[in-house]
Parts: sequence; structure tokens; C-alpha cells
Amino acid sequence: MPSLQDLPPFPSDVLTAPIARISLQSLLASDPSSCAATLEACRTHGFFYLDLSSTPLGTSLLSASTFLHEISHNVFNHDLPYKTAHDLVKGVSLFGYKRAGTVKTTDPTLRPDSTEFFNIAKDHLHAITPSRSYPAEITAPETWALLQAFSRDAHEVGMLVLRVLATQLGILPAAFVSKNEFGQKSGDHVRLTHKPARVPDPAAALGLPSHTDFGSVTMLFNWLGGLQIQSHDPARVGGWEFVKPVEDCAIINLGDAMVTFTNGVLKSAKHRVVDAPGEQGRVDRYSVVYFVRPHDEAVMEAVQGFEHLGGKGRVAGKFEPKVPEGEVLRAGEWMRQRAVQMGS
Ligand SMILES: O=C(O)CCC(=O)C(=O)O
Ligand SMILES: [Fe+2]
Repeated sequence: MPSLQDLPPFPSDVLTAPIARISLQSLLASDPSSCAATLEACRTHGFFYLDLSSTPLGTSLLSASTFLHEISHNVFNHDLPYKTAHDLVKGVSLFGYKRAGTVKTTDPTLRPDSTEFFNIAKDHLHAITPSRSYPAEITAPETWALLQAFSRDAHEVGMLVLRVLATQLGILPAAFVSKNEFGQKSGDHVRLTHKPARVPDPAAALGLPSHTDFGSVTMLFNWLGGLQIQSHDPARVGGWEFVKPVEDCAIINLGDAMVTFTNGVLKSAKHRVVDAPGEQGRVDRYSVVYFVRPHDEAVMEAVQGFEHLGGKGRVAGKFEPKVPEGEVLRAGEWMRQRAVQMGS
């Protein structure tokens, strides 16, 4: 990671979300209190910090994320035509380039988003499906190999989180893992994001409007503030709080698929990206994300043990997947509908 010391400091006078900090090392060792804390975090905030220091798996993710942060500078630095030559196609595929201003506006201010992405499919990285065009900086052999390792490792961490959750919930350890098989066609991807520094007119744009992620587990690396989640403090429930970046930690959050699989017991929290606070807002912001999503053939219904909770699992506010009477959706179609709805 670029060291947090090299960036303007995160200010001390903004509200930050009190999310748990859990170490990967302790989850790998099945430490009971860390496993219990993981479940607690996923039933409440739907977000937690995962400390990646002190384990080979974690430290290789940290160094890969630093490298991808560097690559992001070069890729996004190009002019728009260079990037749009690799555009994603809404409703068809979400892999490729997403320009700023194309995500559905969900905040009351209706400000367009100012964040651009490159979404790089796990299926392309690992030859599970034929690839598509990406910029030369991404397909360069060294970067492609690093993206392969990063996606494999991030997926493995996602599976560990899913096993811990299943075990803590008292269901089969593989109940969620079996919905997210690495070798199967899926919407899993690495996302590189870029949001320009703060602009003088605050009404002009919002980094990323409030949303929930669609998939199972998201692993997020960011270096500057700007990510916000909604408060659970009784005094200000629903107000936005910053998730402060913490050195050596990734941020883990659950997506809507986990809400569906558990009929609402686990939470996919709403989040958004605004200008980084204070001095941090003066510099461009990058983040590196891995999304674990159920493989296309996974059935989008509650797993065994959660069916009886029926109806509590509505996800993403107004989102209602169109399910023909008496049928269930598979993840490929479910994710497609969600992507069309979000516009990304
Ligand atoms: O950049 C961030 O901190 C969050 C990005 C995010 O929420 C997303 O890409 O879904
Ligand atoms: Fe997100």
C-alpha cells in the first residue's frame, strides 16, 4: 500500500464508523472470538476491517493492492477515448470501462457520479470464459499475472469469511462457499476506481451514489477517506459516517446475495463515496476492489436453515428481481437485472 504517511492526513474532526477490526490470521486459526466478531459485524454494520498483516496470504494481497494502485494512476491518466475504447456494455457485460456519470443517481441531491472504473473479470483472468479488450497497462504480462494472483487470493479470503459465517450460523460450512465457486462462470471481478480531487462546486458531482453491492463478499482497498456508511448510533441512525482507511487493513462488506441466502439475517449495508475529507480532498482518489459474486448457475434463494424466514430478505431497497411465478432466479440473471437497475 502507498503508506498512509505519504498522503494528507485523515482529519480528526469528522464522524467515523466504529466498525470491528478482525485479523485474517485469527480467522485462519479459527479463533472463536474473531469468528464471533465476524458474524456480529455482518449482522449489524455489514462492514468490518480485515487486518492483513502477519500472514503470507494477507501480505501478498497488500503488496498486490499497492501495485494495482500504481497501475491505476497510469491507466486513468489517459484521455477519455483511450479508455472508452474498452467500454463495458450495460445490460450485456459489466467488464471493461465505466465512465463517470453513468451510475443511477440514488441520493436525494441527484448529483451524477464522478468515479470511473475498470472492471476486470475473474473469468477473463483465469480463462474461464474468453477475454475482452482491456488497456495495455492491464494486459501487460506482469500486471495480468499479478491480477491473477490478486483475484485468486481475494477470492480465497472471501471463501474464508463465508465459511466462518456459515459455521457461526450453525449451517454446513460450505453452504455459502458452494454458491461462489472460483472455477465457474460468474460476475466476480477486480475493480480499479478513480475519483478526481474535490471540485469547487459541491453540487457538481458525488463520488459514488449510495448503493449496496450485488454479490456475496467485497474486499476493498482504499487509501484516502471518502467511503461512508450509515450510522447505527441511536443518536444519529441513518446519518453518514466515514470509514477511515486503516494501514494494513482491507475493508470487507457483504453484498445483496448474502441477504437473499440468509433471508435478511446478514446485511448488505448501503454505502457511498464522497470527497475525501479535509486536506485529503485535494488529491485524486483511487481504490482497488474485488467482488465475489455467486456463480451464474447458483440459485438465488435462501440456503437450508433460512427458508422459514421467508420474505424478510428484500434487498437494495426498491430492487425487486422479476421472478416468474413459481420460479427462482439463477445468479447470472439476478446480477444482470441488478446491473441494469444500477446503471453500472
Ligand atoms: O472506492 C470505494 O471506497 C468504494 C467503492 C464501491 O463502493 C464500489 O465500487 O462498489
Ligand atoms: Fe460498493
